Amino acid sequence: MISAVGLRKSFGEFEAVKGIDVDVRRGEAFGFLGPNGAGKSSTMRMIAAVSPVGGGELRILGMDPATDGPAIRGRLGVCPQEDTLDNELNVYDNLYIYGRYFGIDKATVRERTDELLTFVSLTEKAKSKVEDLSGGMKRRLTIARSLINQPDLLLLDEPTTGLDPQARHVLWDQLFRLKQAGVTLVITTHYMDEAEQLCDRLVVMDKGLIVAEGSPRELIDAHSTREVAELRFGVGEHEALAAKVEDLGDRVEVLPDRLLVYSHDGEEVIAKVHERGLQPAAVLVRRSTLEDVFLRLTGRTLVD
Ligand SMILES: Nc1ncnc2c1ncn2[C@@H]1O[C@H](COP(=O)(O)OP(=O)(O)OP(=O)(O)O)[C@@H](O)[C@H]1O
Repeated sequence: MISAVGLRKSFGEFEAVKGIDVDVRRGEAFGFLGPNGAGKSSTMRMIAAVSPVGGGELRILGMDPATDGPAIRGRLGVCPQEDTLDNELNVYDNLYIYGRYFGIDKATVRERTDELLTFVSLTEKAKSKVEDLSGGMKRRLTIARSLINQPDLLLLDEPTTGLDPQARHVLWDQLFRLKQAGVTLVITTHYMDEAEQLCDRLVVMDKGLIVAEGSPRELIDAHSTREVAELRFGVGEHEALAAKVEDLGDRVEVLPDRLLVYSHDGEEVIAKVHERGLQPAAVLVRRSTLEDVFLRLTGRTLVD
């Protein structure tokens, strides 16, 4: 569906994307995970054929965005980071008029609009103004709109940023159903839980480069341990205490508000911490996540 080799993008002197290789297969949910400024949106805009390729090679659905932009855009669905809904129009017309803009005949657009409103559970809001919708409803309407041309490939730039947890889960459920229906999804996100929930495969991006690639499970297995013990001591104590626990696991990370001890058995780490007479204010044992992978690879957290 997408093949990129040595893909680059610069803005003046600044290199936002520094030569990345990406291969997205039909039917998968593929993620670009990385913090703000990693180059995810710049990559996505090149894939959407709305921003010229700065260097390297890019093929979308077998086509070249430099020469086949309109054909590519006609077969993609794009859900941009910012909602670009028309506030002057009601919910129904946002879909209907967008469909007509694609040149789809009236009867077909009406049929698809009804289907999509059902799919995103907005049928009862058909006559409502866009400005009266909640953030989650607006996102769902944006996704519905991006599906009006029945795309094979749907690009979603930070689909759940700014939504509350419940609205995020509703959206994940809908994206999951789209994937089951055979739509290839490409998602950028800085939420590691979103990447873990939705993506079959992903690349971890940082400062314009891909630093790791694989399924969430593969990435965690390759770059982290099974469990993590989180130890919270007093403010400013973590750096000094790291030396006292570093032999308890495979490695220790020092964050401003906690120590992370990586091992196969977090409870055992906690027991030994107490045996040593150390008294953390709070402890937590959890499974490793993609956040740990990112921390391992870059020394920083995903959301600063
Ligand atoms: N049109 C532009 N002109 C100049 N610099 C830009 C432009 N677009 C992006 N950049 C810069 O390129 C870098 C990568 O931005 P990009 O939006 O691709 O990152 P991102 O990973 O998608 O992060 P975000 O989640 O904040 O969008 C950033 O430092 C950004 O400031």
